[in-house]
Amino acid sequence: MPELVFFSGTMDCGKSTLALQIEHNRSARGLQGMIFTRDDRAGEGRLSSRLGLETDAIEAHEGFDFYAYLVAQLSAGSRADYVIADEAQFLAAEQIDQLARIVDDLGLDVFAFGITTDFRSRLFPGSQRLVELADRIEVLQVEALCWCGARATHNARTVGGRMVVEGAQVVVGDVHKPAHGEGADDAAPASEPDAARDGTEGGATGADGAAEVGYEVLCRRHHRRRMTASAARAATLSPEVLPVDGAQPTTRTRAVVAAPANGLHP
Ligand SMILES: Nc1ncnc2c1ncn2[C@@H]1O[C@H](COP(=O)(O)OP(=O)(O)O)[C@@H](O)[C@H]1O
Ligand SMILES: Cc1cn([C@H]2C[C@H](O)[C@@H](COP(=O)(O)O)O2)c(=O)[nH]c1=O
Repeated sequence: MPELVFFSGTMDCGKSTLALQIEHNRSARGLQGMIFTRDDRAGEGRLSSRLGLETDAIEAHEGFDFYAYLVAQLSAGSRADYVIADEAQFLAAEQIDQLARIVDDLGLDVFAFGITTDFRSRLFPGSQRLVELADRIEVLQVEALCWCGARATHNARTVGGRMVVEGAQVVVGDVHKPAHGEGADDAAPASEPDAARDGTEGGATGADGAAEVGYEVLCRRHHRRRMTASAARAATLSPEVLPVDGAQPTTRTRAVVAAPANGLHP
């Protein structure tokens, strides 16, 4: 039975790599896929993985009709044995309905890949519809990790190095690239930095002086506390701890202040 499968996870957990592997294995057996994406970091009409692999893809713009496109292609004599849709979180709900119709009416497997929630922990419309319609939801096996070592389940957005919780839902960008094992505040420039600048208080800036937008994957605990790797490091090192009867903070009081209220986990 053909299926609509939603491969979901955080940013940087290997979704695009898996999409490329599925494409590779099937095309190696003579099958023909139709590959779609939207707003990949590598540019229009590309599906790219951080492992360095890339392939051509059909850019599914706003208003693009997947079902009509497949029907037109098949009617014109093109072959399609399966469909891959990367960055599916960016698709509209009706486009996900079209993907489901491709499964039901054209009998093709559809493999959709996308992050489930945005930087505010809210479902993207495309992901919400996939959760509603998919025959199967697969969570990627390779765990993306929070800086604390726990499984990363949430995506944080940073502007100028600081985590923000307001701004446009869609801002194409990348996760931080820590240098030499240290969390770096600077991130790859995003394509619409103005849209997400709300809430910035300074920090890393790009060549044009604009605050740079980046992403970092976190566990829920640290997403809730807005504690990115650099914020955690700053809290641990900061001499600006709560004053205790005007006394200078000791190493011990610093450590206590850096710990969370429940004292269990940094
Ligand atoms: N230099 C590297 N060596 C090994 N694995 C890497 C390297 N760089 C990235 N990866 C792997 O690639 C994954 C990101 O793959 P990608 O398909 O781009 O993710 P996604 O599409 O989910 O954002 C990382 O979680 C990591 O497992
Ligand atoms: C959390 C979040 C992410 N995005 C963007 C950033 C990237 O361009 C993609 C995710 O790509 P990946 O291959 O899964 O790393 O989504 C966004 O626009 N808004 C967000 O809230």
